[in-house]
Amino acid sequence: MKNLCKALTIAGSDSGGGAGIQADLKTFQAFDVYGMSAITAVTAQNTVGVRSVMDISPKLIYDQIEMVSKDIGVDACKIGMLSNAEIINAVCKALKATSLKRVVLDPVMVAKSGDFLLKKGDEKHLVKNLLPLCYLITPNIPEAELIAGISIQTNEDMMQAIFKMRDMGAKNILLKGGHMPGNNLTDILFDGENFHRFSSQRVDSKNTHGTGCTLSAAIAASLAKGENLYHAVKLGRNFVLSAIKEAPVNIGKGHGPMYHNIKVSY
Ligand SMILES: Nc1ncnc2c1ncn2[C@@H]1O[C@H](COP(=O)(O)OP(=O)(O)OP(=O)(O)O)[C@@H](O)[C@H]1O
Ligand SMILES: Cc1ncc(COP(=O)(O)O)c(N)n1
Repeated sequence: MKNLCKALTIAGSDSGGGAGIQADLKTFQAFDVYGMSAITAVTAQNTVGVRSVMDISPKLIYDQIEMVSKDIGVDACKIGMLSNAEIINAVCKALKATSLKRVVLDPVMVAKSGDFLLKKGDEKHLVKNLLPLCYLITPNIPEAELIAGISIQTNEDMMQAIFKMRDMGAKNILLKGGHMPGNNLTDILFDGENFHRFSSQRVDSKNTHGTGCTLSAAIAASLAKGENLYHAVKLGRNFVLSAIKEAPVNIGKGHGPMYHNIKVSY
C-alpha cells in the first residue's frame, strides 16, 4: 500500500472558498496529501468582505487537534486565522500535548478586504506563546511590521524585521514581499543561518484572495512529504504563482480566489 502523507490545517472557514480552511484543503489535495482540519472560527465572507464571524470554543478547537493527532497522525501542520488570545492559548496547549512537528504559522491578522481576523492587541499572545512553538512563520509585510515593531520600506528593513523576529524566538522565517511596491516581488527565507531570496514577476491579477493561506498550506504539504525547508518554500511559491496565473474565470466581484487545481511535480 502506498505511503500517504497527512497534513492538518488549524484555521478559519471562508464561506467564499478562496482562503482559510477551504483553500488549505484544496492545496493539500493538489499536493496529494491527506488533509484534516481544526476549525477555529466560521466567517461569513465573499470576495468583497467579511460580514460576520463566530469563534469556535477553545475546548472544541483543542479537541479537534487532539482527536486527529491521536488516531490519524499529523506529518505537518499549518496554522492560519486564530481570532483571539483564548484560541491562541488553546492551540499552544494542543501543540504541546500532541508534540506536533513541522508547524507552519501564517500569522493572519487582517483580510485582504481590510476586515480584522485577529482581535486588536492579541498579536502579543501570538508572538509570546505560539511563535516559539512553530517551525516556520510566514508573515506578510504589515504582519511583520506589527510583530517586529518597525516600519518596513526597503530590503534592509525586511532583514532588520527578520532579525527582530528571530530574537523573539522564531526558528525559520519566510517574510513575504507581496505588499512591497514594484513589479518584481521578493520573499526572503531565513533558515536560522542563511538568507535565501525568491523573486518573481508580479502577476497583474485581482484574483489574489488567499495567496498567504495557500502558500503556507503548500509549504506544510511539502514538509509532510519530507521535503527540506528550502525546497518546500520553492514548491509553495511555484504553486501560488501558477494558481494566480491559471485562474480560468473571475469569481465574485472583489478579490477572486486562485485556481488550486494545479499539477504539482516534485
Ligand atoms: N500578484 C502576485 N503575483 C505573483 N505572486 C504574488 C502576487 N501577490 C502575492 N504573491 C505571492 O503570494 C505569496 C503571498 O504573498 P502576500 O505577501 O500577498 O501574502 P498575504 O498578504 O499573507 O496573502 P493573503 O493575505 O492574500 O492571504 C507570496 O509568495 C507572494 O510572493
Ligand atoms: C478564514 C480566513 N482566513 C484567512 C484569510 C486571509 O486571506 P486574505 O488576506 O486573502 O483575505 C481570510 N480572508 N479568511
